Amino acid sequence: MRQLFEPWTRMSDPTHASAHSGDTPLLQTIGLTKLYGTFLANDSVDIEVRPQEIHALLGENGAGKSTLVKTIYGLIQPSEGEMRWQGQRMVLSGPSEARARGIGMVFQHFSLFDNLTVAENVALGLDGKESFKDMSARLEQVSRTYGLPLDPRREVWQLSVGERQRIEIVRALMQNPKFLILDEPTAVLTPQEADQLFIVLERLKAEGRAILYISHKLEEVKRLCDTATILRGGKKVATCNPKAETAASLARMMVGTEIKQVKAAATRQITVPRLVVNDLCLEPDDPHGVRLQNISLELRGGEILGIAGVAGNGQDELFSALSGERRSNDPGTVVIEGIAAGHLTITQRRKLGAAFVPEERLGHGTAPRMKLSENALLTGHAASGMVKYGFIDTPATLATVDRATEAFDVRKAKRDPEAASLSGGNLQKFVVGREILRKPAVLVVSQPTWGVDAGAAAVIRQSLLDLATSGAAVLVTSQDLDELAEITDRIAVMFHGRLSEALPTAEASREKLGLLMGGSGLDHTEAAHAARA
Ligand SMILES: Nc1ncnc2c1ncn2[C@@H]1O[C@H](COP(=O)(O)OP(=O)(O)OP(=O)(O)O)[C@@H](O)[C@H]1O
Repeated sequence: MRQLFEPWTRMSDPTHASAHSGDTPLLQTIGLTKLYGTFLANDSVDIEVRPQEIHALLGENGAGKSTLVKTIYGLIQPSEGEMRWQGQRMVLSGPSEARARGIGMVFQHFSLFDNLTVAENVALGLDGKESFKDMSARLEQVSRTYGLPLDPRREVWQLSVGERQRIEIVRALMQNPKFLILDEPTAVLTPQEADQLFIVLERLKAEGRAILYISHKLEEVKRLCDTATILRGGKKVATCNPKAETAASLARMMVGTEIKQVKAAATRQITVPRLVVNDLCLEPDDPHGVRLQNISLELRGGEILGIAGVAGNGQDELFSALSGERRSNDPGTVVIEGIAAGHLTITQRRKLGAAFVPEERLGHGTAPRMKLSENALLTGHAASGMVKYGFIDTPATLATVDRATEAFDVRKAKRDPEAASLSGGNLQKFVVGREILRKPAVLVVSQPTWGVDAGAAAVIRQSLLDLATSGAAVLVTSQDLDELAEITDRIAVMFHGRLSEALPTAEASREKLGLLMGGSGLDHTEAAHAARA
């Protein structure tokens, strides 16, 4: 029988070490340059990655990190310069050639088909040389071996972001890569999920593989990575040992200046209830979804309420119920600005003064192939005067793009590009900026700084604080407990479709929140039920 999975342990086997012995990097780029039109996304970048190394690639949004790794993965062709693999010149005509050499990649934006199962998605990314049955067995085996549990039979659209990422990682591991690129893998993971991932990465390193790791979380880079290469404006500005740096010194190298501290206003006036949820119960619209059970909350003007929780505990369902993507038969379950809105559409809720920023910026937050101005129109037409007498006011849509660009420092190659051409963090700044500039009375935002660099995250967090100071009610769902601690007044935890009492943030320690995230706030019957589920 074919071996299910062959770890790349041979690296430590002296009989196989010759190709990598001495000081030859596994992968090297020399003067790698990428031009988009006249825009220099990578400017003569030299980087060396060795076996058994976790190498961080750092830089602010738009610095050129994704461009560099896409070139290494064969997705784009360099304009100049060369790549070497195990000391030999490497030219890649596409990702399949990269994979054949042992280069794997886990993308920041998932490339999964929602209506296919986990196993079907994995099968699509492999070379198809084994039967579906063998592949499914190997999938279960690899996910078990690395502690990344997956049910191969579940359809992807039912899965949380954390679970989707697990598929991408397992799919990459099933190709037994020597060199694995991870683009912001912990951006939407809980601390526990991130810890689990670090164990996996340490193990891959011990097996002799090299990892190129893009992250904006500098503390985790210090903890995990052996080397860091820092890009700024497409150029390499430094290679260093991140363990010998501080998060602040790494950030300074990335940005070139000090990062501003986020500051809450000394006094914030807490006013009327602007968003009230009354005993909201909602059956899932798929058999594996999470049932929302008796959710109640009251959020007043001037307040920021955080919702913490492990992905897949009903946060998406709650977002859908609040935004109107899922409507309730009982109008009183969601009250916006004093008006029963549970039965209203998303557009009608926007007209009441609500704004929504979903977790997935590409596809949900924006239509990838539409220009930014068209995307501004999609959410802004309800309440921002972009449509006059039935006609689109194009200058008004462009003005919205310009205002978001300026206020949120959105970096892009031209005035009104397609959403998909923006780097991840810049697109997030645009999506959040677009909604905040509408001056909503209520903002419901999911994972506001997913994939956003330290400088831009500070801008976004500050803008949420300022929005609350100006009187709005802000509901933030985030898996980043540090983020919630920094900006919220109260924090509640979602677990199995229920929402805990909100704790004042000052009293919500990581330990307390961690326990609630694991379900310990439930009564005995519920906890037993949860444990069985
Ligand atoms: N297809 C494209 N056409 C034009 N410009 C592009 C294209 N892809 C990327 N760019 C530009 O190249 C620059 C570098 O983008 P890249 O995605 O590599 O940045 P990044 O460092 O990965 O950013 P982030 O941290 O936000 O993901 C950005 O300014 C981006 O707008």
